[in-house]
Amino acid sequence: MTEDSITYPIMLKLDLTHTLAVLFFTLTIAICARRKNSRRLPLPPGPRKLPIIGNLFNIPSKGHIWLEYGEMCRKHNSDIIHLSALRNSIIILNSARAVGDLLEKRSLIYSSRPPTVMLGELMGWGATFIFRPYDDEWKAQRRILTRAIPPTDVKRFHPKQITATHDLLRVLGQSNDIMKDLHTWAAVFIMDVTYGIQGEEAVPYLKTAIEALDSMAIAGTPGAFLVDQIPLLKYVPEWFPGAEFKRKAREWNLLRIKMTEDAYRVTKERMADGTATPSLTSVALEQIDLTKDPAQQEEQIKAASVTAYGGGSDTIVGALGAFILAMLMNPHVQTEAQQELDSVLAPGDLPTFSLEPDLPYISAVVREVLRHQPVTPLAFPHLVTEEDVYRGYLIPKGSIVMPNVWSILHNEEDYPDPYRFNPSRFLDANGSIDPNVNDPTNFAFGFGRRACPGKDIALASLWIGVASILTCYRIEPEIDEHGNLMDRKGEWYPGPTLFNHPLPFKCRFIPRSKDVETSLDV
Ligand code: HEM
Repeated sequence: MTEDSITYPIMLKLDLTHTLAVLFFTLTIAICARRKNSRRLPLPPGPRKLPIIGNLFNIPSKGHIWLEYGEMCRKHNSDIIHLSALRNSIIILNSARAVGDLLEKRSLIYSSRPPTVMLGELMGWGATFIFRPYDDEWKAQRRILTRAIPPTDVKRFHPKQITATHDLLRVLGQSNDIMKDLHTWAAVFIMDVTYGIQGEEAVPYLKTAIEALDSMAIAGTPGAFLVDQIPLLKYVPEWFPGAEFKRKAREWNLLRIKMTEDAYRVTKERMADGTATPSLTSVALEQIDLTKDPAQQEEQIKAASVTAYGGGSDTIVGALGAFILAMLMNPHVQTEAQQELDSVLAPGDLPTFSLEPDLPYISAVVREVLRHQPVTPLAFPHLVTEEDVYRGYLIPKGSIVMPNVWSILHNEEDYPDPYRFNPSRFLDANGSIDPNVNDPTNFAFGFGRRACPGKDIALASLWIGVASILTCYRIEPEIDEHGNLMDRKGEWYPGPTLFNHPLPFKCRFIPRSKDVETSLDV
């Protein structure tokens, strides 16, 4: 045996140890350097931060907050800005590019939701998947919904949508409260899909749902309640001066419980006595896996159902309300749409989904409604679960990320003269939908893994609603007590809110022909 042959293995061992040590050392340095580096990277621009409270006083908490965020971005000449408020880091994305790069392409880490004390904890909505973090429970609940309402099979719901829309047409002619009638239309349809509760039977559930969803929209608006910035405030007793939010939270939680339990209980009872019609709830209950915890699965079904109901009623109402107001304000658009309908439909006929390819102007009206007054101008806040770097800026882990859909849909480059209601912007020279114009439905329904699972069903409801109302009625100003036509005007819910919808307004629905009245049997 030579010396070499004895020492070689030891050398090898030493070498290996040495190599590993160097590797470990290098890696540690690299990680530290990256951390140090990323710490040295600048945050995106934004208003100047004060010590401790950061931008607490810059965060808009009143009015149409999407306009203020848009203005901040313009002021800082950036489509991505950063604000901080006590423990929160907030990123506003003000362009389609920034939203696409982060919420779509990096959706693995941009798909959670910020925890909210007021809405999630004190009001109890945190268990429903719309507000849940990106976790297994979110996946389980979302799966329940997408199994019952598969985006690939929306045609299944067309007959229900037609029935609900014809019911709406029958009441619009005598309407005293348009927004209430629209709520009934949306609720009747969504109650049927979600719980199998049909027609007039759905109406008693409506009042609770409207109040619960209004409270959700108010409490869900970032910045609306200080307890979201200072969570310790949640321990303040209700009687304490200034603790009004605690009383509100208690009342709003009761509304949530009522909305969640009442319709669910009815569906279960009907399943037990064999009278249930198929619905999201009944189908999911039938599919319960008895080898796993059935009580937990029931809670998931309840949460998924109330989320579908909640997500799908106010939003469609807001959009159809915006459409009616737009028609009141833009009579020439109504005329153009009605000319198209009259050229395709025989007298007395009502639109069907099969006519969609022949009615591009109607489809353009739907797009313009969703663009001109988007229902969810800030979509819903996302939360980034890992530290990230974008265009040289540090995006801190745990930042709340808000896409400014309003700004995206009102940018002059994609939509010249953006404040004008102009469906023709979506048509090419032949009057067909122009594929080169950015489709607002790619933005109006949110982004990445959290994108709205009800998008297709919502678009179908809106399309048939718009086509049917314009076939039957001319929308004209109301007449005042002196017999004069009132101004063509409407106002929008002033906020603070995440939802953009018109305040109740007056108008008349004037039947366009006797034939249609006969078809509807009114
Ligand atoms: C005009 C109608 C609608 C609009 C504008 C709308 C818009 C949105 C938006 C912006 C989001 C948030 C997406 C994100 O976080 O990026 C969302 C989420 C959601 N929407 Fe809709 N939506 C509509 C109709 C519906 C309908 C009809 C349903 C139910 C059938 C529904 C159910 C949901 C649910 C369950 C979520 C939560 C998704 C999640 O967090 O994973 N929505 N919607």
